Amino acid sequence: MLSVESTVIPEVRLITPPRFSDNRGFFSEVYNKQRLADAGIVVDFVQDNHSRSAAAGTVRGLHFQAQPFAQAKLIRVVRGRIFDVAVDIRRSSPTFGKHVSVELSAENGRQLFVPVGFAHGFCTLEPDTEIEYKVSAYYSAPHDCGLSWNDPALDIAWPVDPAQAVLSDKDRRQPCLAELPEYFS
Ligand SMILES: Cc1cn([C@H]2C[C@H](O)[C@@H](COP(=O)(O)OP(=O)(O)O[C@H]3O[C@@H](C)C(=O)[C@@H](O)[C@H]3O)O2)c(=O)[nH]c1=O
Repeated sequence: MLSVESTVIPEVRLITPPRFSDNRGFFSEVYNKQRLADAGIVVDFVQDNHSRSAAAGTVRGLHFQAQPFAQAKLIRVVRGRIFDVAVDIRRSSPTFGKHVSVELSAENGRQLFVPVGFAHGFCTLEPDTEIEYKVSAYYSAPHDCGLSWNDPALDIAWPVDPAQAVLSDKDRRQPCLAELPEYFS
């Protein structure tokens, strides 16, 4: 049975597809549109992304796309482990500025569903970590936006020393929550 659990922010869901193990290894349906719809997740995914991070302690995020290219995301790890984070940036949400963090790994097979209106990011917990994720809108560079990963106001317990974290130049200069325009009401 597909397991779909709510998190501390109910719209962010933790999904664990069943694995069928035998003498060869396992088989798993990692995405089944109908089963997700049965669990209330009705999303038209249009693009699959794959990223590899060489070092443990690599941080990507926090990212989101502005409308009309806002994306829901379904994230999973195919190699290694990540500390995965979704921050609510919907201004009128009772959980605005709050976040969910979970460990996703190739071993635990868990997936995080991140709806539109959230900034997403992760920190790799092992070298050579690869993630694959589905998104519900096409990439649009002009709509690509970010939030500072280590803004103290977010109070995220990142499992990396900020001085050691491997980041893109872009992610070193993202705005903090207080500076963020209202992208999502
Ligand atoms: C995200 C993305 C990037 N790119 C290009 C732009 C750039 O040249 C290169 C690397 O882009 P970035 O540095 O933004 O890659 P990255 O930091 O891995 O961005 C990703 O981070 C995680 C946390 C997310 O949630 C994703 O939605 C996405 O924003 O890839 C695409 O062509 N299509 C895409 O969908």
